[in-house]
Amino acid sequence: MSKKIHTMKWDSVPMDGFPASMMDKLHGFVGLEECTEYGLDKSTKRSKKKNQDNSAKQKETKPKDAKKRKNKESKDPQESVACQKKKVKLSNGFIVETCEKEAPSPTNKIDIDGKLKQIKDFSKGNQTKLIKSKKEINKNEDAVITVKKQSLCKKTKKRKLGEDISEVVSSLTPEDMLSWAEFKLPQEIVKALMELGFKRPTKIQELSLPAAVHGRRDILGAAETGSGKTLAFGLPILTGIMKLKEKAELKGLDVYDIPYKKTSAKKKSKSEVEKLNTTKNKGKGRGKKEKEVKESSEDGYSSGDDENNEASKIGEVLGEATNDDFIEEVEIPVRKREESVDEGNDSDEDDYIHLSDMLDSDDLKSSDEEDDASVKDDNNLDKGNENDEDGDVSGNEIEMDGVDEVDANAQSIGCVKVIDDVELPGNVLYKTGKPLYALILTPTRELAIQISRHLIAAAKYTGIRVATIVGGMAEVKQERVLRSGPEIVVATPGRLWELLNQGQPHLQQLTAVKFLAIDETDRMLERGHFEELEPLLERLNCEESHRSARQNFVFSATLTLVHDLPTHMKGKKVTKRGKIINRKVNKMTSQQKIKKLINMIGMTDPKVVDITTENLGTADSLTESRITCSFEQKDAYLYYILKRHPGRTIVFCNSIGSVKRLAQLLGLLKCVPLPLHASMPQRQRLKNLERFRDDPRGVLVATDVAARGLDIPDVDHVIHYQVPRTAENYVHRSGRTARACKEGLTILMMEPAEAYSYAKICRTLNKTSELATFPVSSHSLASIKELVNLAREMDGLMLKKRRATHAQGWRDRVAKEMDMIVDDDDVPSAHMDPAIDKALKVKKKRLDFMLSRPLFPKGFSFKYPTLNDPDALVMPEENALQVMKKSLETGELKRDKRKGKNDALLKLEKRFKKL
Ligand SMILES: Nc1ncnc2c1ncn2[C@@H]1O[C@H](COP(=O)(O)OP(=O)(O)OP(=O)(O)O)[C@@H](O)[C@H]1O
Repeated sequence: MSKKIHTMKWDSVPMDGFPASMMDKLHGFVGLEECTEYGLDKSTKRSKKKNQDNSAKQKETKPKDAKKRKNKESKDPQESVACQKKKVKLSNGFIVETCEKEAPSPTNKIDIDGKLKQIKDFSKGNQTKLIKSKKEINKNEDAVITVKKQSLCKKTKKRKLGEDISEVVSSLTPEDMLSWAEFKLPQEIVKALMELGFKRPTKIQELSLPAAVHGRRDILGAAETGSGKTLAFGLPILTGIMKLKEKAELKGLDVYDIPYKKTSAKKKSKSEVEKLNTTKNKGKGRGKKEKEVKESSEDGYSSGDDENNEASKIGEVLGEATNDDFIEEVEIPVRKREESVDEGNDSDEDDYIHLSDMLDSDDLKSSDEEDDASVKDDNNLDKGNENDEDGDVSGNEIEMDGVDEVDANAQSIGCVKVIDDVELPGNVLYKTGKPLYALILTPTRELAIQISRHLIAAAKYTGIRVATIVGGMAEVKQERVLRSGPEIVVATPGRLWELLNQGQPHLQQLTAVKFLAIDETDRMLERGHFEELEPLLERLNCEESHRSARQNFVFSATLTLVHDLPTHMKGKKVTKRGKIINRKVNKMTSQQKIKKLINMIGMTDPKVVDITTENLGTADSLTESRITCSFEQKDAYLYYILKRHPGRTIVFCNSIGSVKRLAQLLGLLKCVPLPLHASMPQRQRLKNLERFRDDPRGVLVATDVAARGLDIPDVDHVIHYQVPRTAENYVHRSGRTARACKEGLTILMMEPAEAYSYAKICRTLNKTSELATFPVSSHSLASIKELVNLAREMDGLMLKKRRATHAQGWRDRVAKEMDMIVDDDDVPSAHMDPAIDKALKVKKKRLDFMLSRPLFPKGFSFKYPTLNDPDALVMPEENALQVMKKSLETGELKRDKRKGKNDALLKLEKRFKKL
């Protein structure tokens, strides 16, 4: 800056919502000022000569410029007033106010960095006071956030899955971000959070971050669906990587040798304390000290500054290095990085492909062929439980793509040579000079892509790169991304295992990752679902020093959910010899389940953050209901809900076969369904998800492949077309709506044969009463049934035709191969039956006619069968959630009325008895 700072113009920044009473309490903090005049900087960048040449010109234009600037300055306040006018819903459900202004002004940009730094510096010195003030501010704050859209958002750019998170840029100011100050996150991350409009951490983030960031402890987190668990592990990982990088840079150390996790030292000191205690067994003071350490370890803060004081006290006693910064204090063999390695890697930087590039259509196109090869046999489709990782890649495609991609130099990273198809011993660490810091494992491809995008948005200013390694997409591109050495890999187990075993160099550093996160852990570790996970964990844990230095994160909404024992394991058992024995198998407790997970993953001293309420994983803002009907009527009820209560709806089925049938049927009924299941090509899967996200009345018909983790904004309804097989599935399916404090409705459709599964789910989820019945107009159902039956008949005929065509094709192929001539009269063929085509034509005509008529004539009044409410007036379309809420309210009123009547009767009876 050419101009001296004190000669510049500084204006004070109003601290809205900052209580004046707090000002004097915050030691040394007077207020914030912003520099409002720094426009002359531009000229300093130009060369002196140019300046001289242009000086005359500048003199001429100066008054004009100054006038312009003045105008701009005078305009700004007006603009900022206009900014707060339009209300908009954020992708995460928050209601915000938009600003018409398109791009953030340079003033804003400069201010943001400066103010964030001020807040960071300020927070360092006044940590405890700031926390206090933050809490006060939070109390007074309005929930409405002012947001402005970036010019980018206004362009009609085609968004990809998970991009919603970064599409709206908020106009939160650094002062709004005080809630984050106590976590001491790097300012680059806070800046990204500010842009995302995340004013304060969610509850799970608030409880996990201290222990994870400051305590550097393993975290085992259970919180309701849609509560922000991704960033609860994402933020500590990003912060940890930044700290490690900084430290390695500062000390010229090899990152592999820098321990990050604190528990190893703490554990050591703890065990030492225990040893001392047991040998002396008298020192009461020591016992107290141990208690202090234990208590402090509960809270991450104490693991930060306060705890370190405690820890250092014990360290002094034990003569051990435990201090403020663990990284600095622990003595490790210093190994300087080899220059050649760095040089060799620099060129890879250009090669780096961002995730968004990875999902280009050509990438997905090539993956289609892979998927086609991996499509399961129709006979297997009804199995329902889908492991997404099967049959990902066709060998041909890799070879073909490889011709373009592979060249001798590109195949190597620095001094490390790529070795293909070699099973490498798990405990050998191949250092590439570009360390792999973190691995995040997810059960589905879509979830991996979504998590990557969340992390990329949060890591926007950190320079940390994220790669997604999933099946169903071109392997070659993923290898190229890995060659550039991304710090974080988000993967599904199948493709990761494949690339690891092919000797992919970057992945050979897997054993030494500093951070491991397993999202939807309970699902991932279910026996028989992800066979690659067990060897992967073995590989990750094979070296004790690496295992204990790794920080682990395990998260799920149903982490602590436990099931009843199956009936065959309960009660008494009669042996072959006729002896009756009492079984001693007990139901697993939540604690036991957690312990099992800890052992399987190799965690040490994790902090368990379980904030699942009595709803056991489902959000408080979720309204649950059910419809009981016969198997035959389910389609009619579903169609009724979709037509009468339109909105973004996910219909979950238990099998791929059901999804296909339903998609076909709803297609005939002009509902434009979007199917999603594991045997679809990956490209189609992502496309359908994106189309669903973009259509406020979209209908996604999916298997449980879409049940976990998917964060699609504004899903209004979740319909369980079939009762889910487990309580976990019920929780996760239902969790696709009512996310991030938004409201949502779930309807469970149950036929009599499913009553047992329903009862089991209610029992596992500790439901004290049955789900309330969703009100349906029986009158309107009659015409709908006729319509749906017609569509079903058509569907049956079409299936017959398809099968016949398929059989015909097969017969012709075999005949051709065998050089045979087959007489058509010999084999009866359905597709040749003209009656089918004729019947189809007639039915289609009738269906089209019926569909052209209004289903629910306006103004028609009816009585809800369950409510018996004569005032219920039907509108052609109604909000299902409101209808259900009304039903619940009136239902309760009636119950209260009945109860009131009974009470009055009882009182009367008592009085009569007294008389
Ligand atoms: N601090 C925050 N403030 C506001 N919104 C947030 C915050 N953190 C996360 N979100 C938003 O909340 C939504 C849900 O987050 P996320 O997908 O992490 O939930 P989850 O708990 O992992 O859900 P599930 O259990 O279904 O996987 C996302 O849209 C995310 O952008």
